[in-house]
Amino acid sequence: MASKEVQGVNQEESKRRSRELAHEDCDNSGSVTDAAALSEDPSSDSSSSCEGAKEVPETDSKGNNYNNSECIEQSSPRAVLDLSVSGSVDSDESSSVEQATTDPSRGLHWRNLIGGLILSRKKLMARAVTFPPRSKSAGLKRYLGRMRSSRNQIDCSAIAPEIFPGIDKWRPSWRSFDYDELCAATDRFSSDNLIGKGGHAEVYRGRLADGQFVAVKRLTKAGNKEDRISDFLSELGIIAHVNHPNAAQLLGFSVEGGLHLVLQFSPHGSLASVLHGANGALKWKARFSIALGIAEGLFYLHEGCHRHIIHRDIKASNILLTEEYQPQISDFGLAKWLPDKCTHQVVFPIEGTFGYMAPEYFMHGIINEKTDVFAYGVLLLELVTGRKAVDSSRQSLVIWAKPLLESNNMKGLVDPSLDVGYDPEEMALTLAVASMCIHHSSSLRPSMRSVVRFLKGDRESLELMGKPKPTKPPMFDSCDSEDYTRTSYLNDLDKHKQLALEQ
Ligand SMILES: Nc1ncnc2c1ncn2[C@@H]1O[C@H](COP(=O)(O)OP(=O)(O)OP(=O)(O)O)[C@@H](O)[C@H]1O
Repeated sequence: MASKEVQGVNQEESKRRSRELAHEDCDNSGSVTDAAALSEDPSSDSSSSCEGAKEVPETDSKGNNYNNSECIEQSSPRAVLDLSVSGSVDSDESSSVEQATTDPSRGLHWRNLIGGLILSRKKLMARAVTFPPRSKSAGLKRYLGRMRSSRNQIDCSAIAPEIFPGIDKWRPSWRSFDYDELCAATDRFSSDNLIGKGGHAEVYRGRLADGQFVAVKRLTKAGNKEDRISDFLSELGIIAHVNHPNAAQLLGFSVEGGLHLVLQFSPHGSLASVLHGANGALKWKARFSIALGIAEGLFYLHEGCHRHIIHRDIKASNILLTEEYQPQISDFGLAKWLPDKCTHQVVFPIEGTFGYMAPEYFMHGIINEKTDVFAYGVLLLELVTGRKAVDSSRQSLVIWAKPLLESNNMKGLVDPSLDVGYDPEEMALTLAVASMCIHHSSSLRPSMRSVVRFLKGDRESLELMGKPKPTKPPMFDSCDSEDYTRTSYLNDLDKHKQLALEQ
């Protein structure tokens, strides 16, 4: 489950700001710059764009599909599973679900850019983001009832089409687990096997009868049972949908004796424990490869999988490492389906982790795929600097790094434990990409498609994007021209920090 360190950041205030922002958007809907062209691959329309351009199919060795034309507008998994409850489930109230709404009449605010960064003009209008009404035809109980219907082997194919409409022939690679099987695997959930404890779950190492190592994630979130069930089904629905080498792999689930996800075991644990743990510094080569792997995983979530997904809680402790130190994005507890015909959604409550949250999200609850891009930029800074996104004195890495990025001070940024053991070109490229990703204006952040290309050294794509030199982040060239200045951004961050501390 995703961390929910920042909840309900003054919701009334946030709603008011969102309304104001949306009105601003409306006023400016006709004033469109080439921000999208700058921040996106020029050969394609942004997924933030409402124009829904078709793209040329292109699939790489990891199965990343470069063609997003099949994307179907869908509600978030919570909405898909936001069903009225009746019968044996404890309460008759339907589960609470984050509402994602925008006003159809409002346009997206695009800020003007100056200087040589302007490439072309492009008209973009935000489209309505309407989520389907809640289904009254089925309930959480029905899902759980079916899940429980056979103690050992549940027919996953029976429930899957309702969770994943559109997938006709479903052959899940996961299965239901018997509770006794999980008890045997984890030595009755013994504390010796406890390998992780987040805000919402405990994770146990286990070994199945066939010798396979697994991680058993048991939901521990306190509070409303229906919310817990809804969260569980939401996470299950998303993670079962995902199939990529850089995303955690689901092996199954169990709804007996609690709510459990059974995942492939990651022997090195999370990137946070490896990067900030006591086991010595990660070499640059490994860090760069991890950066690329996470980018590929996010690109897949945003554009490659059948239904596109915003993760919403990208952070070092949610990146698992395989035996070969390949990163896998995990914890889909906050993830949402990404509808293809909208530029953004507004969600409440605002949930995430301080230090990784994009300004438009923590101030206004606005999310789109660029929310993940911002968090990815923070992760890049962590990989380069070896510092945590938020240090022990609650100092934000972004605030610390910005002046150094601005003055192009690579030496001041690079983790001292790396010494000179890094490729300066890769480092410069990584810093340049990090700078773009943490841009305060979401429309000026690159897509993950572009990030993958950058990190793979596609210089042509860098140039087409109007990027001057890898060592000179473009964000600061354009910053002063925007109404939302760096100073306001830092002020907002500061305010956000205060709010987070007050929780
Ligand atoms: N498949 C796995 N293999 C090994 N370790 C894992 C695995 N899954 C999770 N962990 C460990 O357990 C920790 C907590 O897992 P997870 O983030 O899924 O729980 P959570 O309660 O949702 O956390 P959060 O506080 O972010 O909401 C991870 O940071 C990681 O160290």
